[in-house]
Amino acid sequence: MTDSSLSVALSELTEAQSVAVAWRDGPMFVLAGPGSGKTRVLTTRVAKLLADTPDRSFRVLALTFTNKAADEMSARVTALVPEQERRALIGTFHSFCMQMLQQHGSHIGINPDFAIYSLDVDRQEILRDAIKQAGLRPDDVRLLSTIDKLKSQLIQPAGSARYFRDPSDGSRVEQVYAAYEAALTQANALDFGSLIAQAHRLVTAFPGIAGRYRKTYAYWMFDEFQDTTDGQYRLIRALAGEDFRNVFAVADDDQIIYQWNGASYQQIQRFRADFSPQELQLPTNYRCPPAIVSVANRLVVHNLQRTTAKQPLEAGKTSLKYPDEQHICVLRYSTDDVEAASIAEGIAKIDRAQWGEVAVLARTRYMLEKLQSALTQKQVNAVISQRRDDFRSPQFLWLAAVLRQGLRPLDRRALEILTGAFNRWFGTDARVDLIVTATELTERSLLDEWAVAVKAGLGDDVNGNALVDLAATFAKEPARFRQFVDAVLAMIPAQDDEASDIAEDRAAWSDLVRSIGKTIGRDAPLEQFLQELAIRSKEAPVGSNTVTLMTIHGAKGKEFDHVYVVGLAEDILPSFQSLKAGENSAEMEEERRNCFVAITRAREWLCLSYADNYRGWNKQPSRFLLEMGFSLPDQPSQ
Ligand SMILES: Nc1ncnc2c1ncn2[C@@H]1O[C@H](COP(=O)(O)OP(=O)(O)OP(=O)(O)O)[C@@H](O)[C@H]1O
Repeated sequence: MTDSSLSVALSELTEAQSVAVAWRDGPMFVLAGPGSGKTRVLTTRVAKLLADTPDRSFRVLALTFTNKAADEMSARVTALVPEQERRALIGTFHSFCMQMLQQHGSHIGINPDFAIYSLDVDRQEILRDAIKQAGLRPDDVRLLSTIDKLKSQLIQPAGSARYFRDPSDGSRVEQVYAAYEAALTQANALDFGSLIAQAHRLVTAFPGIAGRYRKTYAYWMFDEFQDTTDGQYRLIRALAGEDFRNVFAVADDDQIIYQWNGASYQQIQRFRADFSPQELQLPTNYRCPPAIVSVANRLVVHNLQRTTAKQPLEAGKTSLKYPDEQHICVLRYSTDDVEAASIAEGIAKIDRAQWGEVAVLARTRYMLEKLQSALTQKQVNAVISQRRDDFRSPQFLWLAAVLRQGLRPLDRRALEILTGAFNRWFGTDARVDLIVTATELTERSLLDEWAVAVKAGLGDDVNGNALVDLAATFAKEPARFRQFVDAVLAMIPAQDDEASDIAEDRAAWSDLVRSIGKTIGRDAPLEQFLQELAIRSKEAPVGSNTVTLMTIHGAKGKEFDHVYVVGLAEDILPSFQSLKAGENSAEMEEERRNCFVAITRAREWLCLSYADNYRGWNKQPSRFLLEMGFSLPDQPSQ
């Protein structure tokens, strides 16, 4: 596309969207409902800022919630202003902090080739060792989630005891937290929480670095601002200092659904208080048919914690596939099993070519698993789509662990993973403890010693031996890792079954390599490749004829032609915990927002369902159905 693509994109904006896109200097807060074109506004604004300043060297920073969303935004900006796209840094908070620490982390003792521990098992392992070495209680490993909470509020180990009512609890946590951080430092590793916390530490300790960022990135944009955590917000504040004003945040206070993770209406209020932004509302919804817009409005007005002057959603979609009365249905069933079977039967009747445009959303994973087996019985392809922190097949687990071992020859955790994966793949029985002991005697590297151990069990297996040789060659020249990867990929058996772990991992791998290549270039060194790999989900892209099953949290920012929301019963949506917290509790309001997010994913058709009985317990229909104004069926349909 060319410069005229931007003109076309600009001409397609509504008046309100155009005002947001044309906003130049100063703080702006765009309060926008679901389907109001937030993504369109952000990408067009990035493109316009760049196109308007072709001879300027400043860059634009745009942060969003997931790497997928960032990839999509990047692709759209590239299409609009191909020659200027390199002046945009589009990523997530975590990827932005990762880059900041690669470039400047050495000021606070972080080497740029740090490892990222994204897996809880790895983190527990490191904590277990740290606890052992410090002579603390082995069961203190369960304090990891407490440590995460402290870290998300940017509380450092020293002095963390004072945040606990019981001084002995506090001092125990402080010791464990300190031991954990020391172990991470020793391993030159960071976890997700550290990325934000250390970036914050960096810019507060070295304000000059924050100043450089303000100069380089003259305009900042934040998508999904409602889900910013306390730590992320404080990082923005520290980076902005007292004078930086070009902050443009897009948010919907009716879509705060990550409260458990630190998101809060408070962050929106803090932004208003700290930056005094100009405010703009985008209430027109271009995604959903009017009937859905109207029930969404009826539902969300029951929440009190939202912007007082928030305008209700307006229906802006003009071309509709079905007559108005057929855009929503409400179904009642006798049990969860019958609900799953009947919804699956309904989906099986939809033309197979459209299955990729069908989503089933649920509050928890339990109903999704039921749906998946019901759909499988009807021969409908369906996947539970959710973030995956690691590969599943031994082949790809081995490949990733060998890369990690090549970069960090002393990394014992990498040795454990590659040994276990290879044993599963080839039926060998190499033992990590024996390999480690052998290295002490022979002074060979862990990987070389693993090769000796595993070859003894491989016999004349040609593929197995060839892979071991490839790994040994790679370990001598880790910089040539791309050749190693290509050679291994060629030896991983192809699979006919698309749902097999190997086929899914292969699809995920090629998607990851493409996305990482776009972010850091195709010649980036191994350490950067592994850092990018660590922060990304290893989930395979959903196939085109496949129904997507996801939790409501996972569906944020997505849209589908046909949306089924199942399990609309008290105790489920709203959850048991929110019922316990009470009618007007923050928890209940969050559940209502969950329901609001779920129903506003539908482009054409919405089916809401509930059963009288889940897991053997009788349940009442969800209060949200009544709040939306539905009259409920007298009898279950089956
Ligand atoms: N001006 C417009 N005219 C017609 N359609 C539009 C317009 N703006 C956005 N849309 C369409 O509305 C839908 C929603 O847009 P988008 O994905 O940007 O929404 P969003 O505001 O990010 O939603 P959510 O908050 O639910 O993630 C898309 O299909 C988009 O193409």
